[in-house]
Amino acid sequence: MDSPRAESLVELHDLSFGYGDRLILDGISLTVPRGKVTALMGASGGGKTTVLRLIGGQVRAQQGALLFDGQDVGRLDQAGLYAARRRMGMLFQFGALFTDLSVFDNVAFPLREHTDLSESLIRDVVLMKLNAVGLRGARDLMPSEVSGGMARRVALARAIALDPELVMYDEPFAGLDPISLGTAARLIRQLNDTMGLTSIVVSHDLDETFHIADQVIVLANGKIAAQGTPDEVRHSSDPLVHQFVNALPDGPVRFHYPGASVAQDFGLGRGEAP
Ligand SMILES: Nc1ncnc2c1ncn2[C@@H]1O[C@H](COP(=O)(O)OP(=O)(O)OP(=O)(O)O)[C@@H](O)[C@H]1O
Repeated sequence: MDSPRAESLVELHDLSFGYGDRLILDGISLTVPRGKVTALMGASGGGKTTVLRLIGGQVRAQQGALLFDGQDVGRLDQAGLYAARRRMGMLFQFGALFTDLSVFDNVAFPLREHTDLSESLIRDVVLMKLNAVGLRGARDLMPSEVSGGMARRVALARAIALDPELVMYDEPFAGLDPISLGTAARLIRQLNDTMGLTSIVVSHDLDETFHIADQVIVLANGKIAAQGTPDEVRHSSDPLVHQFVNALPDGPVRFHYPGASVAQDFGLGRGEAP
């Protein structure tokens, strides 16, 4: 049996974080198991991206601890943080490729920036990564010549260029057509398994995300509303989670912004002024 420390790559312990006075995460605890795909879901503004920024050390929690492979990211100095970030790959929504660099050079970029590998080794690594995302043949194209789905896969190849242990995806499916979306989702799962990665996927796309995740965490109102396998979360009796997984317009999260009642606003009912 592995020790508990070896089983999870990321751990949040009673972590609270706010922007100024505004509390975003309120004493949350969660674990991201090694080798698994964890989906981070919840309503917009619930703090999902903030969790990724805390893991990457871009922001620090005001309370609690965030451990990456046993190290408290919030307490790392600059050099420690830099070393930890080298072990993480991040893929943000629209992958932002460098438009003046070819597909090949986009993937080669982090290798040229952060390693002393020779150009011939860089070539091998780049072609391996492009092969993993099915785009070895597209190496000479410019970003303007590839589709949105292909661009996302190039960005993915770039995110894994340095062989990270953890890959964080922030809404990787946004704006993709259903076929590209399915391809991207399968790729995330496949790369996770073949490269021995640990993946965190922030996504609003319930079906695809539930399909590829081992663990689903739903954030709501600064807390964890649900944490479990996709099946467990799908069948949760918690009203908030139920509203979320069934995409219901009304429930604990109200459709109407709080305000005066309809009767008050339209002067209806007992003796109210028109
Ligand atoms: N730099 C910032 N300064 C102040 N408030 C911020 C900042 N970044 C995010 N917020 C606020 O923190 C809250 C959580 O944001 P976050 O981006 O983590 O949510 P999210 O769950 O990822 O949302 P979405 O699904 O819409 O991307 C939001 O209300 C947002 O407005």
